[in-house]
Amino acid sequence: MAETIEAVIEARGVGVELGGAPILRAVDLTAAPGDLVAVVGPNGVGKSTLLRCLAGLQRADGRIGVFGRAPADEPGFWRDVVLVADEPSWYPGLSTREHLELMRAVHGPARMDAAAALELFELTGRADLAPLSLSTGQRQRLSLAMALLRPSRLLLLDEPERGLDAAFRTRLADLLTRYAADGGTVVMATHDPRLAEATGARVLTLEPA
Ligand SMILES: Nc1ncnc2c1ncn2[C@@H]1O[C@H](COP(=O)(O)OP(=O)(O)OP(=O)(O)O)[C@@H](O)[C@H]1O
Repeated sequence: MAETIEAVIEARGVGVELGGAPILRAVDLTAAPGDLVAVVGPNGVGKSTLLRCLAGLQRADGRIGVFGRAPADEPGFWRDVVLVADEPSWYPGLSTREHLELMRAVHGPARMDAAAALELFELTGRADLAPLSLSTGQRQRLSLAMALLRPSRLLLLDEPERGLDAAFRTRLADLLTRYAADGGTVVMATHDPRLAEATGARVLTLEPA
């Protein structure tokens, strides 16, 4: 008998109006374990809004299932799902290393320890600095490190390439490819066609509603 593959995301006919204007209209998206999806389109077309819908942060028309449930329907939702969108609020008084240790302490068994994450995201030499003392690209690396350190099954990334140099974009593509190869699912809004290409992501192009 054929193996049944659990849908991670099943979204049908997603529509959103904001301020009386249509933003998304009849958007469909399905994703299975191991899938990478790049959501592309011009500024303002609704890429971030779609990610917010998938995260249960924006109400939408249509049907959205994430792991077979309405997004954010139960407290356990965020055990499986990580959203990296705008820059997070940093904890005053905590260093870069301590932000990673905090993630580990809160989320339990992590994919890697803080030292490994610092190494992987090339922040070892900056570990004792406050995040606000880091450069823009270094802060984005810290956001991604905090996201990838946690155990999860779905990554929702809003322009993860933001602020990253070319070398680190390549590293990011490798990390995301590996995450998917391990059975994780990635949905990322991006303006970098090379990131979509390098990860072999399926492309979902949004058109103005
Ligand atoms: N609260 C709101 N009220 C009215 N319009 C809104 C509201 N929030 C967002 N919008 C509009 O929704 C549209 C979609 O925004 P969104 O951030 O999803 O676009 P995007 O595709 O991610 O853009 P970018 O590539 O610039 O990041 C924009 O035109 C934005 O102005």
